[in-house]
Amino acid sequence: MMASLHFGGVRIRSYSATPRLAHSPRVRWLSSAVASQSRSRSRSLYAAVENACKGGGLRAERRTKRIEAVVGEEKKGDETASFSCVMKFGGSSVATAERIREIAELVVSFPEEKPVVVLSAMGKTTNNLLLAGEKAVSCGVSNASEIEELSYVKQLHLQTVDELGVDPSVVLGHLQELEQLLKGIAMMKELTLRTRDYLVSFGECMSTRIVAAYLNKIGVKARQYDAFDIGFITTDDFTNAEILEGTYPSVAKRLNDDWISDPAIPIVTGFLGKASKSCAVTTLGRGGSDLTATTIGKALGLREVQVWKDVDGVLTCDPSICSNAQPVPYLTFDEAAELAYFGAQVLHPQSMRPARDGDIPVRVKNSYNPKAPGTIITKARDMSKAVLTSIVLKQNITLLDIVSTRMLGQVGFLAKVFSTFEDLGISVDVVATSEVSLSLTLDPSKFWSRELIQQASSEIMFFELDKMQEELEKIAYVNLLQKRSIISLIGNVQYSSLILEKAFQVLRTNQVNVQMISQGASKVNISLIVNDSEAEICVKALHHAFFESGDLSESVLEGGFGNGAASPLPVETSMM
Ligand SMILES: Nc1ncnc2c1ncn2[C@@H]1O[C@H](COP(=O)(O)OP(=O)(O)O)[C@@H](O)[C@H]1O
Ligand SMILES: N[C@@H](CC(=O)OP(=O)(O)O)C(=O)O
Repeated sequence: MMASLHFGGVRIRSYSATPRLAHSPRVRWLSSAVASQSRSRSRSLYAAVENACKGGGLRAERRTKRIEAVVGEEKKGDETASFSCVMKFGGSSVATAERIREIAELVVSFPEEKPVVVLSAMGKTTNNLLLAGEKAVSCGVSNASEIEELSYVKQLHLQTVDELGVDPSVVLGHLQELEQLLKGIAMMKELTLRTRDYLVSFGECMSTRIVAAYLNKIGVKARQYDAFDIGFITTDDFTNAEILEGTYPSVAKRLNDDWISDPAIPIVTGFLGKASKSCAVTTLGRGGSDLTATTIGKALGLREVQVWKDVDGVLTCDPSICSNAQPVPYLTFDEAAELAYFGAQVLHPQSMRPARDGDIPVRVKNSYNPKAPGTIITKARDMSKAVLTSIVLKQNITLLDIVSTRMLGQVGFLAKVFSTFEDLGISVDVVATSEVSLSLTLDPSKFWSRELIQQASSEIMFFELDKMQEELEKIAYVNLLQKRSIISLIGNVQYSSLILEKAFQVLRTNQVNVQMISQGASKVNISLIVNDSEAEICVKALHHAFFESGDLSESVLEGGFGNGAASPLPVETSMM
């Protein structure tokens, strides 16, 4: 039986192949990839079509006779790679061999796509590498090889290559080097931020090599890339590096040129970069693979960036706090950025910036449930009926009350306070001012990379807070309040009266006093500060009131609750 396929004027004939095989997602995808190539470049893809059919069960000795790809019509002059989208898979999506098989199937099941794939480290590898590094500092060189987390990482990667049937050599070199590195840390008895970044980079370097090898094994031509080798240039701020502008043209050139000379799906390490000054490996902050994905999206001017997670999109609340959290179908870049910045783990805080700059839609999808529509994040959406989009909780923050030692109207007071933060490199989240006093919350992401190592982190944090307090006390009375939470109500601030009325009703019912409120600068966020001990109860109650009770029906909105689009004046920030 003969089946033939047509893609963009290109005919792919599969002599004797069964229609089931000819129409399998893998063969269809490869066929479409052939369609975009000139005759000379179609050869390697043709080989991949062959392999895919082989994987589909055809007998080896007959396969070359059975399948023939005929490029009937070349796309003349089309020398650009024209990738269509980025598909980013997070740690949970590549946690096991089984999950890798599933995402490989996802990659090939969109025949019309020509994706760039971005991957995080497998499962909890990054956490394990960080813990292994911390243990290495004090365990002694002779014990470094026995660190439990190292054994876990080794076993996970070796078992995965074994189960996928790929050559273990794709990770063996990295695993040996990782052990050497831990011995080096043990010998030096110190783990600098620079070494820490190098240490965690092994996670992404290994996951991408495994997935690329597996795709090649099943007949889908793929090429592994370390982001630090293809132009991801960053600042030298280890553990939280920023991507520099030069990254965009370099990455685009490298990926396009490689595709043109030898087409293969790029499999790129998320999270990693190369420091512009020291040339060492950097990381983009925890969860930084989302940022890698949107950076590539902007660099290549793609149609869409897909971030595949383990949830049905961005939800109305962290599902570990509210089990009834629902997917949010549409978000703007501003809403998503605010939500991520104020603590929703689902997206990296900086990841919306390249997407917004390049106007590239970001789709958040569930790799465990690909049929779910997910969340689509774009520049604008219809906000007329949108009240509250999501509730976000950021815990364990520090609240500072700063009162000027000189009474009333001291010129330059705010400037002095903020220059102290600048000098100490501390960033601030929420601010509220009166004439002589200032309340603000400090950004815990500054201490983020240390969160795993509780003991060490609290020591470093207290040291830094002490230094800051000492400086501020030169000009002000300072009251440092710890164990506070920011509850961020992300939504349409045009309905701020409605949101606040409802929120305060809920908080009063739960006998919670809000210690600070801020709204104004952001048009999508109202922040409330409460005690850590009350925060989860508040979030649950707010979620129930806004999303589960059905009270905020459209008829309420039509009753004229909006603050009026004609006068979007910032509501003054106030202390309570
Ligand atoms: N508002 C929210 N919407 C969706 N997920 C959230 C939200 N807040 C917290 N999360 C958590 O974020 C997780 C997904 O983010 P992350 O672990 O970074 O994914 P990945 O590693 O797959 O990229 C979810 O499993 C969920 O527990
Ligand atoms: N592996 C890194 C980077 C990352 O983006 O991971 P994930 O996509 O699993 O959140 C981390 O754990 O921070």
